[in-house]
Amino acid sequence: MSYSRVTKVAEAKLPTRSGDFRILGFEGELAPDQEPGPQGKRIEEAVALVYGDIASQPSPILRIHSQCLTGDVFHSLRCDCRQQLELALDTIVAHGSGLVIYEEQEGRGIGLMAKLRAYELQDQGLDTIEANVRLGYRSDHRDFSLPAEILRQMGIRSVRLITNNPEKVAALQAHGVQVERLSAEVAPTLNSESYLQVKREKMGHLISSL
Ligand SMILES: Nc1nc2c(ncn2[C@@H]2O[C@H](COP(=O)(O)OP(=O)(O)OP(=O)(O)O)[C@@H](O)[C@H]2O)c(=O)[nH]1
Ligand SMILES: [Zn+2]
Repeated sequence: MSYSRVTKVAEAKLPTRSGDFRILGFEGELAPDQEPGPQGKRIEEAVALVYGDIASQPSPILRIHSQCLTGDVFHSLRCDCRQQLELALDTIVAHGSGLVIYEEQEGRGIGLMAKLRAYELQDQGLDTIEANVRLGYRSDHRDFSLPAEILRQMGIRSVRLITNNPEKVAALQAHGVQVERLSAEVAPTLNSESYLQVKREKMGHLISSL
């Protein structure tokens, strides 16, 4: 994905349970020659939650987190998103600095309603990838070029990335960012175990504790 402009539109304090962050709002407008993703948006939004003095860090801790309404807001046990977000915030605060880029790629980019339809199919026995394919989507529609551009604008060229997903690492590296991976493994719940198994077996996620 390429953007004709990526703009920081706001910056404010954001005290959280984990600690006192700053929240930066970004808008990325797709370049005219770019087809929008399944959600059809031409302007994509992302926020960066920044803790401490990241500018003095040669390689700040980073989590790129894709929106998951069901997990992040309602603490759904179908997935590990909420636990990973808490892990990231707590790791950053314990370390003294770092950032989370939270992008609106709900359902790995297919959008909330499509993700719920995929959940419906998973309730009937399909796995997370089969459900996407049955609905006419790829397993993952995300493109991490907006977070990469945000990092560039913030002057960050090297990161310690909290993730189990090798494609996220490769995507940032393709944008010229140096990446060291920090594990984002969290304890599986009864409901998330089979989902995590599919992520490991079919999507190559680096998960050892199943
Ligand atoms: N389409 C679809 N999206 C899902 C499903 N479960 C979770 N998601 C979305 O998946 C995204 C998170 O991606 P994950 O594959 O869990 O993890 P990741 O971000 O690739 O990798 P990590 O950095 O290790 O967390 C969020 O946008 C969720 O809304 C599902 O069953 N179907
Ligand atoms: Zn989730």
